[in-house]
Amino acid sequence: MEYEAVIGLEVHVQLKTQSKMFTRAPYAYGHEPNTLTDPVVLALPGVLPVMNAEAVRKSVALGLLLGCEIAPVCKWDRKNYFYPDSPKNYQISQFDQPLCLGGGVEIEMLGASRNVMGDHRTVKLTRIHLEEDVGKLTHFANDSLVDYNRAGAPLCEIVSEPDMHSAEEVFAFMTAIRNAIVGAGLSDCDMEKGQMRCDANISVRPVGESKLGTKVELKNMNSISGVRNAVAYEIKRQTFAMKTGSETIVQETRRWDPVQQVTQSMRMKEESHDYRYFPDPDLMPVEISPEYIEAVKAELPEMPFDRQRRYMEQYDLPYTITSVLCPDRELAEFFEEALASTDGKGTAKAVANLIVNELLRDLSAGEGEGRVPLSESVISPAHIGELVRITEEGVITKQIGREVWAEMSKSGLMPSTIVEEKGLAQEPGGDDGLEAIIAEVIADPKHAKAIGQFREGNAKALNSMVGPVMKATQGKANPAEVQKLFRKALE
Ligand SMILES: Nc1ncnc2c1ncn2[C@@H]1O[C@H](COP(=O)(O)OP(=O)(O)OP(=O)(O)O)[C@@H](O)[C@H]1O
Ligand SMILES: [Mg+2]
Ligand SMILES: [Mg+2]
Repeated sequence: MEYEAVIGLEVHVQLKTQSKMFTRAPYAYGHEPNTLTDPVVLALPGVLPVMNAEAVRKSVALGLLLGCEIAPVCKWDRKNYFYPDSPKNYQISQFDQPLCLGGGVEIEMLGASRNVMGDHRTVKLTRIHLEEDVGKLTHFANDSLVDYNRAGAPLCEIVSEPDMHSAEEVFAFMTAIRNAIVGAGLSDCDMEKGQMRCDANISVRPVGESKLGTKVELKNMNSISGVRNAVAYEIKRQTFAMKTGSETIVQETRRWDPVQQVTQSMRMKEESHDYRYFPDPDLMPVEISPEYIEAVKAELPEMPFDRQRRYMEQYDLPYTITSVLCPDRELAEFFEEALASTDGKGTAKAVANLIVNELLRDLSAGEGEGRVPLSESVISPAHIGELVRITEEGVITKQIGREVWAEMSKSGLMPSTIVEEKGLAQEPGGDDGLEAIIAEVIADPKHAKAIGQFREGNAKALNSMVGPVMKATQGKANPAEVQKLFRKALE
């Protein structure tokens, strides 16, 4: 019998706000443990929560980005449980009236090769609700440490329908929402910092069966590829168990062990009624007006795949280049700024090529810690725009362009300044000096064979003679001009 996997994800995303969800305590990463707390976070007696309006606005933005319906009224519920990560023994969340309903995430699967766009489809969402994050526990052999710095941080939970069927789809889904959320400035989605976390629910069933199988929930993946690997492993484990009857799949929570690359049982899954949800009596329901929704909508950025389709159409850029530029809004805007600064004299292709091939290579030259973020790049959009402009205007050749690039990455000087200071501007065509150099190259017996071939009608034979001219002029000659002068001299 053939089996298929069914996967639904719960993705938690911390929203980038100044303060926490229900109090003024700051929300930030990387501080001394337990320094970002206050009586509300610590649930001291007598405190009351006050809702963070910016967190609601960012959640509405997230819902609109992902095509959700925004509920006109949503409310806050207490999710009760006893665990040291929450000092008040409940988490404020949303149970039966979440902020956002439905929606979907456009994903792209791998194409047949690197330069071919893959298939696109939309993965359905169930809901997005807003809640508060809990503290972080670090376990040791005999004891555990607790840090409440992230407790109370605004946290969106994006719940998908059981609408994915492979580890690759899960990878594409995570990538797509991260790109959209980072691009909209709603979160930095750094999984290593816990800003984006994912629980993957997986079941397997015979192909053709419409009823869902018993689901296993996976936790503890701290990168998008970690999620993909964990899901791939779990699909294999469950499929093998179903096919061979080696074990019975039970509803449970399993932990991904990134070192051994296996999932391990953590605990049996509690049913939702164990949480004894009830409306939080300290918080009012939230009403969201159509005007508010329109105002948030007006500020939404273009979605990455929409931008990519536009770049391919408007700028005629190849898929490979757009698939580097478009997922990263900062990079895409860098490109648009550079293109604008060519004053209409540069092509999008030339600008995009410099960014994708030269700039990104330079920035990532120092692996890991040595990587330079785009925001700290010495080379600005204006540098690239000007370099493209003076190259296309014929002030310098492409070869000199490379020299200018190396120089401006070091000094940060503008290309035209470098060209002027170093006297790199191209010799005007038909220059006597150039003709003399060409005559010399022709006279060199080394080139007798190439000249013979050229005279027999092989135009390409000239190519081997262009190099020495470029060398003699230190790259300042225009190769097309050199070819022309050779032809004139030989014909
Ligand atoms: N049989 C199944 N196989 C695969 N995925 C499933 C199955 N049943 C439900 N899911 C998925 O599991 C997820 C359930 O998430 P939800 O937040 O609704 O409940 P929960 O996991 O019980 O709650 P909690 O937030 O406490 O973890 C959804 O993404 C849903 O699509
Ligand atoms: Mg959930
Ligand atoms: Mg869950």
